[in-house]
Amino acid sequence: MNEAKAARLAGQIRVVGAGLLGASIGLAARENGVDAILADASPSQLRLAIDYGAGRAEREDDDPSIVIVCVPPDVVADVIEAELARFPRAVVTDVASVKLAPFHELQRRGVDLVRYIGSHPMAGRERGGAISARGDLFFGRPWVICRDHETPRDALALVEDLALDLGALPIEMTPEEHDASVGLVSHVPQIVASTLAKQLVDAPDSAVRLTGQGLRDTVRIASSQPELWVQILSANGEPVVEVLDRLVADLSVVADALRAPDAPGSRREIADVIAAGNAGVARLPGKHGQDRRFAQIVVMVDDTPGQLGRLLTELGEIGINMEDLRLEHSPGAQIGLAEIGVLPEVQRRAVDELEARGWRIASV
Ligand SMILES: NC(=O)c1ccc[n+]([C@@H]2O[C@H](COP(=O)([O-])OP(=O)(O)OC[C@H]3O[C@@H](n4cnc5c(N)ncnc54)[C@H](O)[C@@H]3O)[C@@H](O)[C@H]2O)c1
Ligand SMILES: O=C(O)C(=O)C[C@]1(C(=O)O)C=C[C@@H](O)C=C1
Repeated sequence: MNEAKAARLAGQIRVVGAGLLGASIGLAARENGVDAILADASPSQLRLAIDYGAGRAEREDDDPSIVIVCVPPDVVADVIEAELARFPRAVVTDVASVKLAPFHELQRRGVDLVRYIGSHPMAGRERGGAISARGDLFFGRPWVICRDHETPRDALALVEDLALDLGALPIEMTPEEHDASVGLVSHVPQIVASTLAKQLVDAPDSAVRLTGQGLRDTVRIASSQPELWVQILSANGEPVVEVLDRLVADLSVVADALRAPDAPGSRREIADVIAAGNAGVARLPGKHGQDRRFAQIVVMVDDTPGQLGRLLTELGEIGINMEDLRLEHSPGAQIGLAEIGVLPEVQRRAVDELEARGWRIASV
């Protein structure tokens, strides 16, 4: 284990569901010196997560201050109910991607929910299981916390401390606000990526071979697990359908315009959609969006060992701080493109100095 950092949470935390989310929480908590207890319905998943260093198996005398339920949405209400009963002094939270359906189910069962606070870290990966877990998964990501007026202050503080200890940014929302928001920013993107990637299934090899970075950027999450997503989407149908209806209308506008591109107004309809997309993407926060604070330099990098390392070293030598880095490389290609984000005021000097050292600049 790494040397413990100063953490807000201390003592024991219990994580139920030791897959991607659960094992990632366990890894991050252990790096902070916290005693992470893992449980899973699958003994081999549990063993795997323990082998990866995400925590230890439960013991009779466990007394966690917080239980984090990281199981699939279909069973999240069952597990929350069981954990509230088993650990009467613990605060119970969950990380399910939908918040309203489990909450309503627990209310319907008459479960006392004073010690339950739903939450959802906006971080994940397209692959599940402890094998894909990472301790830095939550770093810099929003972590939604859904409390209500009955939530005790100290219970809320525990969930906030969990998010902060894992490097995330706690954001309070109602379950309704949460589900509507993630319908737009997470659930519809999954459907769009999957349906677009589906078009590739029967495409000729000659077309697929031409794939550049545009398609890859758009379809990464199409590799997500169908079993998980069918649960997420069917638990958030209404907000998702609202966005899908608007999307279908926009797609129809473009398709109609393209059927008659020379008709009056067609080109404008197409341009308006692309321009509205520019405005939408400009609203994305932080480095994960398109950050307009940085200027781009695209450097051509030979596909030979050590080239990228040399580029990064030389940037350091000429005193350029790299703010962002993206690599574009097609299998079999002799050359890759390193897209580097730098502060605009150093862009010109960086280009000149890199060219002087023999680097080929593809674009600025
Ligand atoms: N995958 C993501 O990107 C992501 C991101 C944020 C939140 N979430 C949410 O996190 C939760 C877990 O997703 P994941 O990606 O970690 O899935 P996962 O499949 O990697 O892990 C889920 C684990 O839960 C275990 N499990 C299933 N039923 C159980 C039960 N009744 N009791 C105990 N353990 C049980 C499984 O054996 C598995 O190990 C889901 O509710 C999901 O909506 C996922
Ligand atoms: O980045 C990914 O791979 C994700 O799947 C992350 C993502 C998202 O849409 O942002 C997916 C579902 C979760 O509920 C939360 C996060």
